Amino acid sequence: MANLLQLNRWNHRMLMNMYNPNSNNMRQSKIRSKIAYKQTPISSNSPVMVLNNCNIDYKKGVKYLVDNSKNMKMVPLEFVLPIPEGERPSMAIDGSIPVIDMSGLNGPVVQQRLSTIHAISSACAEWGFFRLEFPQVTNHGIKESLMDEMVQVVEEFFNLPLEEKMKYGSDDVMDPVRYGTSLTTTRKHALHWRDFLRHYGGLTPHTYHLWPANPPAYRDVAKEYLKEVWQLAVIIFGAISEGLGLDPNYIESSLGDEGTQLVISNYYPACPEPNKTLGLAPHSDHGGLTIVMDNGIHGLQIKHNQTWYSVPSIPGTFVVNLGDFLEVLSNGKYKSIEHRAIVNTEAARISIAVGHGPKMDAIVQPASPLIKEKSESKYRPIIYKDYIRAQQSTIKRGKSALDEIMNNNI
Ligand SMILES: O=C(O)CCC(=O)C(=O)O
Ligand SMILES: [Fe+2]
Repeated sequence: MANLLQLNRWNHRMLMNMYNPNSNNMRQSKIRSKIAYKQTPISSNSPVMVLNNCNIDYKKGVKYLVDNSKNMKMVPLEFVLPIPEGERPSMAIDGSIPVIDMSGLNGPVVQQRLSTIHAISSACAEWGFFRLEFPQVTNHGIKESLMDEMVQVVEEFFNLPLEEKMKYGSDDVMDPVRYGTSLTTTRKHALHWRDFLRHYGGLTPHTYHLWPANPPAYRDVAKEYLKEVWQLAVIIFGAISEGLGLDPNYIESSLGDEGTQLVISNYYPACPEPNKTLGLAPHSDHGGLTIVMDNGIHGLQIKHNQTWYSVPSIPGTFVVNLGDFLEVLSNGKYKSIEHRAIVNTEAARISIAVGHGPKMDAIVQPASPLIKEKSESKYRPIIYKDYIRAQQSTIKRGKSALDEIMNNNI
């Protein structure tokens, strides 16, 4: 019963915030400190790859490359990735992916709520991924018009002149605001067909003043969108906590006073040879939950039982990825999902992925109520920011960073 009340309180909070434009998420209201961050510029001695047929510095991004190479018929060699024959993007299947009807969590019927929690728990254990369905569109509290506006300002950002975007260019994964291309680890690797903008949301010490100043509506729209997405994440964290047999606010509290919210907007231009490259290599996300939407062009693929599945793009809806933090917290009961982004010949795809994880100096380890003895823990404890650095700098992909902190791999 206590659990029920708690969840209803969250729902209430979400609804209050939804209808009151002046209200602030409780967490956000705690955040007052304005920390001045120093932006790390892209190092001038970082490798500059000049693409054979276009003579373009790849650091300028794939969009710039495509916009300045009319009638490109082939993918430049630097972007050709060693994709195993059986894993070519076009070979992914359209299978049935778990769908969660969120109205079950909001409703007054206890049985319906419990069966929704059970459905979320099964999806987390078997897939680490689910689509959210909202029979009455407003159920998730995020208006479709706000989702559209967010896609719009992100698109306008990527359409800005290069000099404007490069003001946010950075190679340091810890910089609070970063524009970049490919994977932009400092290691040399084949390039990916993707430009990105990523920055913290409103929960970490406030970085709002560092977000892109252009397009002019960007900051306001992103702030509103990220606030709403955080509230949705809290509801899902609550259901997941309950599904694990934990207190409903266990995961939310384990994020620390100021959990980390990170928004990654990806721009994947149309590509002449989509079977030869990828927008994003196979990876799992480092945080707890990533809530993703796109501009109606599909391109997300997930790996389940060694098979790649195409995720349909349905306007006005979200998909949810479980990240490594939750796999570790659940001591392996739930799985983070390996996923990748493919590209297509027809249209540019924009995806907006919002990750929710613990504060940077949190220790990532299994939830103590889930293990009776230390030896039952399947993962070595690690500081969240060290894990992010390790994951982002590895040239191995898939879930290799997570494998490295599994106890049996020491
Ligand atoms: O483009 C997508 O749908 C996925 C993006 C993604 O996986 C990420 O940004 O981590
Ligand atoms: Fe991802």
